[in-house]
Amino acid sequence: MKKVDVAAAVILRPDGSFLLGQRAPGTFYPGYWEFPGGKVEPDETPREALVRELHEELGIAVETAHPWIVREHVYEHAHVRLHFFRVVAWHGELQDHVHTALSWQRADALDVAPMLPANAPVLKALQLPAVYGISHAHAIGADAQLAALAQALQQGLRLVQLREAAMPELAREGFAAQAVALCHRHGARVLINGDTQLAWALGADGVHLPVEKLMQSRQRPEFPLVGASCHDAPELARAAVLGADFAVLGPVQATASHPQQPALGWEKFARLIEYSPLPVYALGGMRQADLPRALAAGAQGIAAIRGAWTTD
Ligand SMILES: Nc1nc2c([nH]c(=O)n2[C@@H]2O[C@H](COP(=O)(O)OP(=O)(O)OP(=O)(O)O)[C@@H](O)[C@H]2O)c(=O)[nH]1
Repeated sequence: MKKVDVAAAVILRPDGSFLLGQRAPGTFYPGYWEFPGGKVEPDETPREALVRELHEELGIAVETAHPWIVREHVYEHAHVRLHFFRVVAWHGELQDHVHTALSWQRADALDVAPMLPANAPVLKALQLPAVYGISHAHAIGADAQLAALAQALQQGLRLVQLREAAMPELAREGFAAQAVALCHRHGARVLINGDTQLAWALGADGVHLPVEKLMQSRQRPEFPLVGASCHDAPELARAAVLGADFAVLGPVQATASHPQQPALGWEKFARLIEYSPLPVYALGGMRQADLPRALAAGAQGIAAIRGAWTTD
C-alpha cells in the first residue's frame, strides 16, 4: 500500500489543553476524534501542509509550530505517515469548516471518544513534560540531592530519573526510597535507571534503560513508563521497536559528566530525530535556557543532570 503523508496539529494552549475535531459523516472513521490536519500535497513539505490545512479547516494562521513525532499506521484504506507538530502560537478566530465538533481536551483527562486508532501513543506522549531531571546523588551526596529535588519539584519538575549506579547498594536503595516518595508527594513520575527490581520494590513509575540494557532487552519492561538512553540512529530505532515511551539523545553539547563522548550539536540532533515515532529529550549540557532551541529541533524537551538542580 502506498504511504500517505499527513500533517497533524497538536494546537496547544498555555494550560496544556489541545484541540481535537470530530470527523464528519461520509469520511473514513466518521465520528472519531482526530488532531486537525490533512494530507501533504506532492509539492509541499509537511510544515507547509500544516499551515495550509489549519488555514482551510480552522481559519487560523500558524505562528509557531515545533516538529514533534512521526507515526505510521496501516488502515484498511491507507498506510498513513503522520507528521505531528505542536502548534504553540497562532492567530485568528477558530472557525471550523470540516468537523462535526471541536473540543479542547487534556491528555490525562480525555472526555471524548473514540480517538482515531493511530493516536493512542500520541496521547501518552502528550503527558510527558518538557523537562526530565536526572539525579546525581553519587556526585553531590544524597542529602544535597534530596534537597535539590524537593526544590525542583516545588518549582514544577514532573519527571525524574534516579541514575545512581555509582552509589553503594544500601545507600542507593535508601536514597531511591526517599526520592520516589518525595516525587510522588508532588505528583511527579519517577524512573529508576537500569534496575527493574528496585523500581518494582519502590513502586516507581518505570525504568530508564541505559544503552547496554536497551540493546539487550527483548521485551519492554512491564512498567507504565519506560525511557531509554540513545546516542545514535540504531539505538533510537531499537528504543522504538522495544516500545519505549520516550528516548533521551545526546550529548548535544560536551559535558563534564561525559567528557569522552563527542557532542552531536543541534543540527545532527534534529536530523537524527526527524522521523522518530518516540518523543526524544535532548541531553548534554542542557539548561532551561536551551529549551526553546530543543523544541525547535523537534525534541520533547530537555533532560538535564546539573541543569535540573538549582541548589548545586
Ligand atoms: N487529520 C488527521 N488525520 C489523521 C489523524 N490520525 C490518523 O490516523 N489520521 C489519518 O490520516 C489521514 C488524514 O487525511 P485527511 O484528513 O486529509 O483525509 P481524509 O481521509 O479525511 O479524506 P480525503 O480523502 O477526503 O482527504 C486519514 O486517513 C486519517 O484517518 C489525526 O489525528 N489527524
